[in-house]
Amino acid sequence: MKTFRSSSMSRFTRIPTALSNLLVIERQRLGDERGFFSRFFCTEELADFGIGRIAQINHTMTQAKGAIRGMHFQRPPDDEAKFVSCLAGAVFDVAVDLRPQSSTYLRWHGEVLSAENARSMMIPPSFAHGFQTLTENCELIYLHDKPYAPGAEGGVNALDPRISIAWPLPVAQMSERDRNFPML
Ligand SMILES: Cc1cn([C@H]2C[C@H](O)[C@@H](COP(=O)(O)OP(=O)(O)O[C@H]3O[C@@H](C)C(=O)[C@@H](O)[C@H]3O)O2)c(=O)[nH]c1=O
Repeated sequence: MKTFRSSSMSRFTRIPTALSNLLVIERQRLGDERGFFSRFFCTEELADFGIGRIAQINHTMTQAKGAIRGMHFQRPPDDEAKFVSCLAGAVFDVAVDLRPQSSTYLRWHGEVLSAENARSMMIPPSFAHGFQTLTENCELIYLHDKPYAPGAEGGVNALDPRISIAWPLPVAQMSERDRNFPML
């Protein structure tokens, strides 16, 4: 059994999805009368799950319920793994498999991430990522293993009928850039 320097037990539960290497990670909470303690990320433990180093941490807030951000990716060699978590509110978080050789090419997986459920998505390189807010004032934290590379940015349209993501709410808001991503 693998041991970890700081603790003999993992603080993360790995939940596989139907898309290979795309994982849902549940961050365990150690609760007491004050609230809880929770390890948010661990390079050593999560290296096995797909992210070995953190190049940047980004934070977003989305005010409107029903807003969509995405679906974004960076092209090789800047394609990145992301560890996405929701620290306020709740979102329907979605990853689309863009690996041409994959048996699940263009399939998507959606997962509710919320401040309450302490779930994160571990998104491998060559997936597009986006989300729809299920509440107002949603705050997300992204850990990336590669730096931001504006010239390498790409997107697929969140409303592309070929991908057919089942967004749970009517679309309340999208950026102009996201609305203009081409359909496949
Ligand atoms: C993504 C990014 C944007 N920016 C700048 C560009 C722009 O002026 C402003 C807003 O950028 P965007 O409209 O692309 O922000 P946003 O739509 O929130 O982009 C994010 O969407 C989700 C779904 C993801 O998966 C993230 O990786 C990221 O792509 O922030 C950075 O400086 N660094 C970054 O890493």
